[in-house]
Amino acid sequence: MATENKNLSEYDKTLIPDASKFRFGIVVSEWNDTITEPLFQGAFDALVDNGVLESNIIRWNVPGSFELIYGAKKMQEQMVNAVIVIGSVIQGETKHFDFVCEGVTQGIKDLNVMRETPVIFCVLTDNTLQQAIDRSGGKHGNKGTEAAIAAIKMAELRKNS
Ligand SMILES: Nc1c(NC[C@H](O)[C@H](O)[C@H](O)CO)[nH]c(=O)[nH]c1=O
Ligand SMILES: CC(=O)[C@@H](O)COP(=O)(O)O
Repeated sequence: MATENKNLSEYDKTLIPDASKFRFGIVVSEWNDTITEPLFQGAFDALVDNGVLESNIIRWNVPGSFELIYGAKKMQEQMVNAVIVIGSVIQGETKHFDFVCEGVTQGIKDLNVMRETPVIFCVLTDNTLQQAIDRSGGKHGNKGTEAAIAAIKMAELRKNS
C-alpha cells in the first residue's frame, strides 16, 4: 500500500503496548531540518502520548543521513529499548541521492541484524521537497508518528523475546 493510501499519523491506542517504562534514543539528521524537525516532533509527541516519560527520550543530532548509521550504533550502546533514526534525503542533480539512500538503508539494516537494540528507519527518501513536506506533517501525515509506534512495538517484542 502506498503512503498516499494510508495516513502516517493514524494509530489505535488500544493496540499499542504500555510504553511507560521504556527509554528511547532518537538520532536526528540536520540536513533538510525543515523536514527532520517536524518528523522529530511527531515521533516525540507520539511517544509521550503513549506514556513514555519525556526524561526517557534521548535526542542526538548528526550532520546528515549518512551519519545516522554511526549515531544509531553509538545510541544502541546507551540504556535504551529502541532507537529511531530520522532523516530526509531529497533527490538532487546527481546520483549522490542513490548512494546516500542505499548506504543508510544497508547500514541501519546491519545494525538491526548485528545488535539487540532495534533501530527504526524514519528516513524519508523523496523526489521533491513537496513529497517530504507531505510526509512530515502534511497531507499524508507524519512518518515520525509512525516510527514512534513502530519503536514501541519493537521494544515490546524485544522485551518478550
Ligand atoms: N543530500 C543529502 C544529504 N547529504 C549529506 C550526507 O548525508 C552526508 O552527511 C555527507 O555525505 C557527509 O558524510 N544528507 C541528507 O540527510 N539529505 C540529503 O538530501
Ligand atoms: C542526496 C544528496 O546528496 C543530494 O541532495 C545532493 O544534491 P546534488 O545531487 O545536486 O549534489
